[in-house]
Amino acid sequence: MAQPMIIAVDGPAASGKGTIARALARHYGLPHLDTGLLYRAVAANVLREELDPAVEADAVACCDFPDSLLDDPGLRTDEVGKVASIVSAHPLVRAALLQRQKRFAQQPGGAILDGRDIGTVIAPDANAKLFVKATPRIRAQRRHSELRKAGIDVTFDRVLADIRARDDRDAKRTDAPMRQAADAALLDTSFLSIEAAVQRAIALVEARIAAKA
Ligand SMILES: Nc1ncnc2c1ncn2[C@@H]1O[C@H](COP(=O)(O)OP(=O)(O)OP(=O)(O)O)[C@@H](O)[C@H]1O
Ligand SMILES: Nc1ccn([C@@H]2O[C@H](COP(=O)(O)O)[C@@H](O)[C@H]2O)c(=O)n1
Repeated sequence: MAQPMIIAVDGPAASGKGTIARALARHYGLPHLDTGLLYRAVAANVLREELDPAVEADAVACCDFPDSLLDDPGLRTDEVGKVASIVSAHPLVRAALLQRQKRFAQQPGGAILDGRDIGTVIAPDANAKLFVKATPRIRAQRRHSELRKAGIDVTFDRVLADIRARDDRDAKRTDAPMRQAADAALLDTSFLSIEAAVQRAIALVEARIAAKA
């Protein structure tokens, strides 16, 4: 690769952005950070300490954690995801996690990050930006089957309601709301297989890089 490349991948819950970001990381040989895990780590600490996620000071007190916590499979539960979307609305929580993400994005060899505000706040100068979307029902079907496979008994309607509530919180918060950056390419995965979505993502990244060369 001629130059270090930063790729920003944003989108709502279960749109497939993590799957695509991991595949792009493999394809380009770049390190990848799932930034949702940072907010999930704060949420897990809040839950463990029995604090109130809606209270900014409680959430801020939980922002100091080692990178090793990000490997904890306990961060991936739906309950932690829900609390993550509450703590992530606090400006002081976002500020506490900002430099960690910017450092990752700016490492010398390049990087891929996925989240909600990568193209808008964390890496506004990224070489390529994708905003990955899918309809709420399709995202809920994906998440439902993922949870069922993991042995978690939850109804489709519950999963759909959680997805809609999370979208609403993430898009309506005042600080760094989830939105497509003006220069991001839109990738709708609703009717694409994983393989087709990844191929499309690679084509979009290549087109962005060629356009900027
Ligand atoms: N194009 C696709 N077709 C079918 N299933 C998909 C597709 N993309 C991803 N999935 C599946 O949907 C689920 C959610 O995907 P993924 O974890 O990549 O989403 P995400 O946007 O990163 O979610 P979150 O923000 O909640 O972490 C996974 O089980 C994944 O295998
Ligand atoms: N850049 C980001 C990434 C995530 N969040 C918040 O964390 C929640 C969990 O994220 P997942 O990607 O693991 O689902 C998410 O709902 C957001 O509230 C964020 O604000 N910014």
